[in-house]
Formats: sequence, structure tokens, C-alpha cells
Amino acid sequence: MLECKNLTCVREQRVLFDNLSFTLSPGEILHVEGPNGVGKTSLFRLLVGLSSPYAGDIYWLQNNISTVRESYYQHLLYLGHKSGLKPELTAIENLQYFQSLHNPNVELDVWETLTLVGLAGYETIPVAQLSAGQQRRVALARMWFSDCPLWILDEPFTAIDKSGVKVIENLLVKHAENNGMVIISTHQDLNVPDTLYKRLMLEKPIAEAFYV
Ligand SMILES: Nc1ncnc2c1ncn2[C@@H]1O[C@H](COP(=O)(O)OP(=O)(O)OP(=O)(O)O)[C@@H](O)[C@H]1O
Repeated sequence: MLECKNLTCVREQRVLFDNLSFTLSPGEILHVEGPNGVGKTSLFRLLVGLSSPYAGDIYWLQNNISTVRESYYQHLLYLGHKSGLKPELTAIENLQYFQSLHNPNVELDVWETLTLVGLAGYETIPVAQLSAGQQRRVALARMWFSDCPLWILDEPFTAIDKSGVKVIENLLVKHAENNGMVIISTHQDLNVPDTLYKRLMLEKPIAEAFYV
């Protein structure tokens, strides 16, 4: 279980959110919503330990993540705004590289996975030559190779068309049904069963509040 207690995030002396608490249990998909600039990415960076909260704590399996970083990262798949792909490598090479590095024990065919994400016929083209949506699909294909219970996905649907969104939604549902956990930000509706779905709405920044 992931537990956030009284998180406060400050950027450039501006409070983005204050006293934010929530939990995420196995089998849950948490949809983080809110207007541009409200602090969704900043929250995700706290959750993955890329920055530290001004106040508050984040617990993974009841341990503060700052004290169990190594084991936390073994349980975490984070897909942020940047694709993390190597542009000079092909889609296949990127996935093979990811698989060998992170999940050598997951037995999955990289060619089949690229077909699943709609990239049949584009497997051997350098990623730099693919469209924005196709590059995003290669990046998202890494989810199929992950055996991590916790997925944190920052706007994964950017540049993805409707059919691609459907494929990803199905994967999120399957992950949650297998007791996985998902935290996802997206500006669009998420079509997943109510039984798996939780929502966290970040409100407008507290413009008048300043922390020093
Ligand atoms: N490293 C940083 N230094 C200074 N300000 C930052 C930093 N990171 C984010 N901010 C500011 O914090 C605010 C929230 O940014 P963030 O990217 O978290 O918003 P968001 O909710 O993800 O927005 P969007 O929906 O547009 O992606 C913005 O005003 C941004 O300028």
C-alpha cells in the first residue's frame, strides 16, 4: 500500500498543495485530475522520490520511501513526460534494452507487444523517425514488461489516439484486477470499472499562500 500523509508542495515560494493525504491499495486506480499548473507532475515527482515534500511523508508498505529507496524502486514503474527512449535505436531495440535491464524474467515477445500497441510494421525504424504518438506508444509498451505492482503514469495518453487509449485502459484494468496499483494523470475521462476507480482532484494553487 502507498500512503501519503499531509503532503505540502512548494515551488518558487508558492504553495501548490497543502496537507494532502491519500492512500492507494492493491486493486486501485487513482486518477489525479486538476487544471494545468495545479501541481500534478510535482506531486508525481514527490511520489517517485525525484523531489522532497516541503512537509509530510510518503510511505510504501508502511516504510517512509526516503528510507527504503532501493526496494521502493524495485516495485515502481514510473512513466513521466519524457519518453526515456533512445532515439537512435529502433522500437524493438528500445524494448529489448528495457526488458534486459529491468525485467529479464518477464517472458514476453517484444514483436507481439509492439503489435499490441499498434506498431506492427514500424518495429525496425529508429524511434527518432516515428511520429509523436508512435514514440509514445513505444514508451508505453514498457508497461507490458513490468512486473512492478505500482505504476505511476504522468499523462500517458498525450498524443495517443482513441484506439490506443482503449488498449492502455484495458491494460490498467488488468493490472488492477491482478492486485496492481495505478496512479495516473490525464485530462480525459478514464473508462475503467467504478470498483477499481478512485479520483483525486487537485484544486487551484493557493495563490495567496507563500512559504519561505
Ligand atoms: N522545478 C520547478 N521549479 C519552479 N517551479 C516549478 C518547478 N516545477 C514545477 N513548477 C511550477 O509548479 C507549478 C505546477 O507545475 P506542474 O508541472 O506540477 O503542474 P501540472 O498540474 O502537472 O500541469 P499540467 O497539467 O500543465 O501538466 C507550475 O506553475 C510550474 O511552473
